[in-house]
Amino acid sequence: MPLKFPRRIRFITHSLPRTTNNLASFSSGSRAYHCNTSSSSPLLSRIFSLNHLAIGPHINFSSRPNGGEPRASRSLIEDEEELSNWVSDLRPGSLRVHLTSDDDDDDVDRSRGRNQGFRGTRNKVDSFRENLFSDRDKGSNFRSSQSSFRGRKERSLGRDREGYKGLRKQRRGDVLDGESSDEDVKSLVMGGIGDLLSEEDEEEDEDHEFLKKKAASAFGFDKEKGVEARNDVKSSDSYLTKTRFDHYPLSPLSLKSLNDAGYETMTVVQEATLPIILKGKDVLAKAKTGTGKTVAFLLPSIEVVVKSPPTSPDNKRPPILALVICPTRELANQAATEANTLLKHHPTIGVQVVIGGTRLGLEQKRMQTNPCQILVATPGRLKDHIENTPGFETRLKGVKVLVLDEADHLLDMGFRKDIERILSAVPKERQTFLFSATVPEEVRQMCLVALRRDHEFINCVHEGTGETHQQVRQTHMIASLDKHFSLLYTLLRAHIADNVDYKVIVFCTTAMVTKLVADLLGELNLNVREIHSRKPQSYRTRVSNEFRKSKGLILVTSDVSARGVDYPDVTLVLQVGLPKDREQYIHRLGRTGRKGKEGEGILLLAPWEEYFLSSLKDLPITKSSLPSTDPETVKKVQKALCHVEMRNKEAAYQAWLGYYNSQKMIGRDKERLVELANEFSRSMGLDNPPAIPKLILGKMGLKNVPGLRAK
Ligand SMILES: Nc1ncnc2c1ncn2[C@@H]1O[C@H](COP(=O)(O)OP(=O)(O)OP(=O)(O)O)[C@@H](O)[C@H]1O
Repeated sequence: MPLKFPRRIRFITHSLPRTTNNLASFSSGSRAYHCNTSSSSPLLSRIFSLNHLAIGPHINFSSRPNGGEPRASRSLIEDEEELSNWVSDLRPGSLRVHLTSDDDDDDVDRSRGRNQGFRGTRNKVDSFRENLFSDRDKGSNFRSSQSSFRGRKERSLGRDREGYKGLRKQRRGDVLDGESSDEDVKSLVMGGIGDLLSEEDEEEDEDHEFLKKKAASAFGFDKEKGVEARNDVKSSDSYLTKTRFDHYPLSPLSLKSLNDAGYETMTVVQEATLPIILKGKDVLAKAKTGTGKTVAFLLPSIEVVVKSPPTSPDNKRPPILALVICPTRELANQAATEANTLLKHHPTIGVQVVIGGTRLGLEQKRMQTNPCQILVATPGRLKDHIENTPGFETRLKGVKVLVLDEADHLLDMGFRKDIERILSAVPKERQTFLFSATVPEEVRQMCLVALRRDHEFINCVHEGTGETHQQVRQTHMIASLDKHFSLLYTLLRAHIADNVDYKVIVFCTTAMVTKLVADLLGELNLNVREIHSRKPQSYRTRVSNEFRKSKGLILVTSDVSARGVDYPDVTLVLQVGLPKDREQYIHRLGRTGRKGKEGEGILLLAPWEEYFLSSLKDLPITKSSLPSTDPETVKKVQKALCHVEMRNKEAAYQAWLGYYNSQKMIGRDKERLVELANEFSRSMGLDNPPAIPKLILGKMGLKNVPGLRAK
């Protein structure tokens, strides 16, 4: 099997490789290749798990342009169907590790002769690849089939790293086939590799010396001499670095604004990305929550605007030079606020926000009367403007910098089509940054369409430290549903008693469950606010601002507050019920422990949700015993539940059912799902589960399931 490596890979980290026992190993015979990626200094594990064969936190990889015909308008959703077909076509065992760059034929080839099975697969990958990705530079920027294949293979080989374990499988399952089990999907995707991985462990020690030498020579560095250490991405738990902003050639007015904001030295992600971005590179950056990603992308974007020639005041459609896309309205507002902080001493540069939930006409007017150079937007509303605001698309033709913030969430939220539309509206000649605390496979795919081929992946999440903060104590509790409300109340009361300046976020599974919990806690006389998608935007913004500034407050919220929202000094994040996935757990938890501060996270699950913990295995989360809830408390909670409006309970029941129905592990057994939903109904104090409109039951695929009441 030919094993080939791209030639232009740069080692940036200082931390490669320290130990040997984590190294990937090759073996002969049918077991082609193995990466054990579990801890601190994996070498090839890094290579294979990062998007571009990343070998350190920061890597540059270029591959030869492919002359294939681009299909600019192809949708990623259709592409996923194609991926599904492609995967279904694969017979287990047909997939073999093959890392190659087309121009690297003379590179490492340890196992020639074992690649026959792969050839056919590779052709499929080639054709899949050609179909999959639209071309940004018309013929010159079309990534090679190998990088696409690498992505899939990395997903498999690197799954122990970056927390891909359970989640990867789950996500693949969602994308590929609603009925497939996770294991089915894994075995399909991994083909022969999966089998090999499990067999390789005992050969690891024997092979790693060989492997290290191979890898060292293949990547052009000598382990004795060490690696080139250009950008030292330090452990992300040291929040600030010693590097001052004035170390870099930033405009004096930006430096003045930074100084006024109290930003003296850079955070880890800022230090790691700024020099690369200032060089004009596209960047994919992964950094833990609350570590200053917003400034990391805004500051260089502002510098691009500063360096652009001023627009004539006569220009009726002045260009938008920097476009920032955020998945939620809260995040967009927050990014614009941060931009204004950084623009304090740039009187000629303006920033505006366009977000859903506000009147399009008002935004149109505002943009017309006071055109800005920096626009922060949510994808849906931006697409609306592209399609409905005269001259807006012309203004977008001036975009020099495009930022996709919380890139994975943009995809999660079903914004693919909108993003595609946006990408087609901005110039191909631009700089693009993708920032996120988690970088799942979907983001890697998006990189292929949105970033230039030679972009750099800057990973500030140090190997072995996990994606969450060490200073945030994480625990989980398992209790039957009927105890959840009392437990929640008990936990909150205990936390309030221990923390005078408490500031708690309670995450619930859906908007209507959020409403129910907020109502209940309000009835229990706790100081509560709620934010979810059913609330008007003006209300959400007001509550968000209030919570940002407050202490002694509990925010009950759905996932609209899970990502990016910067509430300082949150003392506790309490997640009730199953988070949507591992990433969402991490992002929600990331609302506490920001800027290096301490924090606490509690995940409260029912026994049948316990399986979710396997996707958090690599995180420092421990089991906690249940606090005792005295009968008085239970009574009090039950009484409070009686005061919660019936229609809120009905809505919560229906939403609960919908949410868990969409959770593969739970939703696949409909009868069991309904049993659990009815348990939830009883936990709200209802003797009978609320009736649900037949139409909705039909849509949920729950018609005639015993235990449900239809109306
Ligand atoms: N260099 C700096 N020095 C001090 N504070 C900073 C610096 N850069 C950013 N901050 C502050 O750090 C906080 C967290 O920043 P930010 O919200 O950008 O984090 P994030 O990495 O985007 O988090 P998330 O992943 O949750 O979105 C903000 O209050 C921001 O103002």
